[in-house]
Amino acid sequence: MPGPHLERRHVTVVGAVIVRDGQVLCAQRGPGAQEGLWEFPGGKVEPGESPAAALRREIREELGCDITVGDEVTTTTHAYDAVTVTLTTYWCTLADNVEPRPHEHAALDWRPPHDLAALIWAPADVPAVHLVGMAF
Ligand SMILES: Nc1nc2c([nH]c(=O)n2[C@H]2C[C@H](O)[C@@H](COP(=O)(O)OP(=O)(O)OP(=O)(O)O)O2)c(=O)[nH]1
Repeated sequence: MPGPHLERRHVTVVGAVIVRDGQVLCAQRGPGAQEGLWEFPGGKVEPGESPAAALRREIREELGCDITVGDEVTTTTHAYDAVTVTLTTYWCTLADNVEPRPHEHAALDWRPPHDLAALIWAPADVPAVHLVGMAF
């Protein structure tokens, strides 16, 4: 039986597909793991937390704004070298007129859905990117 150090860590992550005026908010990771890759802002779900509550908390921390969380886009699992990520993305809207700011990301970019695929995304996000690109 492999020791615990050989078992990949598994994390449950939520990502926000924030839509405004027909554009989708894309976020570029800052220094650290997967630096420079694009993702849907969000993060890990904490024990006892609902996915929607986790997403609202992460977006407040990362972008300084409040969102309304809607239906799921998709759930995908991707095995990275050190960790396996199960990512669930949700359709979201901004809850008020507060403009999202990159507190933790290197950059933010609003793009029409068909332009998302021109960016280089974290591997776990690629199925969601294609679904979003076809959705509207
Ligand atoms: N937030 C987010 N993370 C993603 C996406 N795709 C993807 O593979 N990941 C990975 C990167 C990380 O390994 C993990 C999420 O980590 P994170 O650093 O964003 O979350 P966190 O703020 O809760 O993390 P931490 O500060 O506690 O380390 O999931 C995505 O679209 N959004």
